[in-house]
Amino acid sequence: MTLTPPDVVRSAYAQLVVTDLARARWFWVDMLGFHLQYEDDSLLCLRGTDELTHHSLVLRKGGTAALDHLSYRVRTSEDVDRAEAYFTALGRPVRRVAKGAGTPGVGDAVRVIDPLGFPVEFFHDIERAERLIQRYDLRRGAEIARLDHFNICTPDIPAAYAHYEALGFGCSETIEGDEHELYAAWMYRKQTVHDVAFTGGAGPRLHHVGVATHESHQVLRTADLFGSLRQEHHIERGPGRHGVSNAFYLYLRDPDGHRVEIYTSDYYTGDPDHETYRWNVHDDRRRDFWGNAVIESWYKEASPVLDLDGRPVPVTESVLDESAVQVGADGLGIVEPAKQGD
Ligand SMILES: O=S(=O)(O)c1ccc(O)c(O)c1
Ligand SMILES: [Ca+2]
Ligand SMILES: [Fe+2]
Repeated sequence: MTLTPPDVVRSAYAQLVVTDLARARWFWVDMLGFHLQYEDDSLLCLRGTDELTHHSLVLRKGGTAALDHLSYRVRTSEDVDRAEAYFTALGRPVRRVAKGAGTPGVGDAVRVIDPLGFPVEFFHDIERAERLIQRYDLRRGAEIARLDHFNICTPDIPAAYAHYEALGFGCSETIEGDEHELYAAWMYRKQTVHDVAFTGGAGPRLHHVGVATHESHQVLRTADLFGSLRQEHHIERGPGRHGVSNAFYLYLRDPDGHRVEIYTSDYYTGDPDHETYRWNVHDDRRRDFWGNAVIESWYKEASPVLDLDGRPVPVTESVLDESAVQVGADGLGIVEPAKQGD
């Protein structure tokens, strides 16, 4: 019996657990410029200047910083049922979350632990929000426009690729070894470079949430804002130009260590015959087009994830380690990576 996957429209929101809601509010609202759509003493629902639905980021107060769940919007409410049937047939943990019982603003949803171990929600109905696209008077800080993508750490990149390919995601770019072993992949449903990408490493862990600005000067201004306020320790990597995606980027760590990428100017991928662009792991322009090194914490550190009952999901160590490949720009380690299956 062929399983019909849900029709995923886009990566829609990430729900993060933060230990200090006030500090998180400062980082994500005051500094990054997310708009507050909903707030109570344990939860903030945030959205970017362009976003017309209730939120694209949810911060929930809790004891340990973690990813509560990733969430994809599906095309119809029938696709929520399809998601439930699809992951049930895969033998995965599945839980229906009725409107009002889950995240504020979100309608009937299903939450699963996917084959990679990640807590993932699929929903269709979500409250619409006031159009702020041209309220320039309300813009602040980095002036974040919208959520762009999730990047997840997983030990088996080919398995991640196969799972998302089965969900109908296209592949825009990869990083591959000389024998075409897969180190990283960028996959999409919306017509840009990615909704989700995979970084090799112990997982399941959340590597980062990618949020988009309209202009590269807003990426630069973000770095200047943190520098001006003596908060430069939140800057982890960049500003720079990516090889993969061609986007201009800056990586920050929030007060709990959650990584966020400020990202702009990637490209269109919507034609049916769009071809995957493949980078070699020895090309030191792949992650920074100007050949700047990738700081080791970027490869090694990430946020733990929770199961459907809020317990941390144990991680499995990685099969391949890109940072162990001797690449001029990275300069991390000189040991050749263990070949897959060693
Ligand atoms: O560093 S990479 O050029 O591989 C890269 C490309 C796009 C992204 O969104 C990212 O986080 C990292
Ligand atoms: Ca720094
Ligand atoms: Fe990214």
